[in-house]
Amino acid sequence: MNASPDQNGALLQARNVTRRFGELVAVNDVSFDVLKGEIFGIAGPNGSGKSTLFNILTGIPFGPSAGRIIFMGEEIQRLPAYRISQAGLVRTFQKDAEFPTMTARENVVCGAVYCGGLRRDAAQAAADDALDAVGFDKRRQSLPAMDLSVYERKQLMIASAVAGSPAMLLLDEPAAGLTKPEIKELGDLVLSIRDRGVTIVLIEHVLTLLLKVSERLMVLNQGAVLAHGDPHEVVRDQRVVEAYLGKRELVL
Ligand SMILES: Nc1ncnc2c1ncn2[C@@H]1O[C@H](COP(=O)(O)OP(=O)(O)OP(=O)(O)O)[C@@H](O)[C@H]1O
Repeated sequence: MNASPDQNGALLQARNVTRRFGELVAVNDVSFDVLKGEIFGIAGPNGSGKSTLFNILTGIPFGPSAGRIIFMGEEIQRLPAYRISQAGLVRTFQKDAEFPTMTARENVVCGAVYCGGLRRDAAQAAADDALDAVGFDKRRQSLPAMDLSVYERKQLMIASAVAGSPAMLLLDEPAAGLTKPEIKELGDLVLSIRDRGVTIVLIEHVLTLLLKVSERLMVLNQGAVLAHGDPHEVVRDQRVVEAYLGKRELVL
C-alpha cells in the first residue's frame, strides 16, 4: 500500500487519546506522531497502558473513549477493526494468536486475507513472500503452528502481519519469551521489515532491543506520556528511572 503521510511526515497522529474502564483511566490524554519509515519505541512499567494504546489505535477489540487518531490523513477512530487493518495499520499481540492446528503457511495466508483483503492466488503469493521476508525455514512451513519453536512462532506472527502489506506494523512485546541470541535475531528482523518500507511501532520491555532499533522512544506511566525523544536520553531521564524502580526493572 502506498502510504500518504501528513505534510510533516507523520503517518499516524494520535491526538488526546483516552481510554477509560469505569473509574480507571488506562490511557490518559496521549498525543504523539509516528513518522513514515521510522521505528518508534514505546516502553513503560506493567499496567502503564501500552497494550491498551495498541487496542485503541487498531480498534481491536475497542476504540478510544475520547480523542482522534489520524492514519495516512484519515480519521480512523470510528472505523471497524477490519477497515483499519485493510487501510494498512496492523498489529500483533503479546499472547500467541496463531491457529494452532493450521500449518505455518496456512496461518500466514489467513493474515494476507484478513489484514490485506487478498484472495486465493494473491493471498498465497503474499504469504510466500512474507515467510521469505522473515526468514522462515521452508522445510517447516507445512508443520502445524503448535509444533513450532517459540522463535518460529514470533516469525509466524510477524509474517502473518506483513502478508497484508501494511504501511505500519504495531509489535506488542515481540521479545517476550526469547533467549538473548533470539532477541538479537529479532532486532535484525525488525530492522529488515522496516527496510522493506514498513513503519514500525514497537512496545518492548527489553531496552537493549528498543535502543538497538528505535529512532524515537516514548515512555508511558499510569496511562500518560512520561517522556519521549531520543531513546538514549529518554532511558536516562530520572522520571523514567523512578517509574520503573519498584515495579519492573529495566531489562538491559
Ligand atoms: N478490558 C479491560 N477492562 C478493564 N481494565 C483493563 C482492560 N484492559 C486493560 N485494563 C487495565 O488498564 C491498565 C493498562 O493495561 P495495559 O494492558 O494497557 O498495560 P501495559 O502497559 O500493556 O502492561 P504490560 O506491560 O503488563 O503488558 C491496567 O490497569 C489494566 O488492568
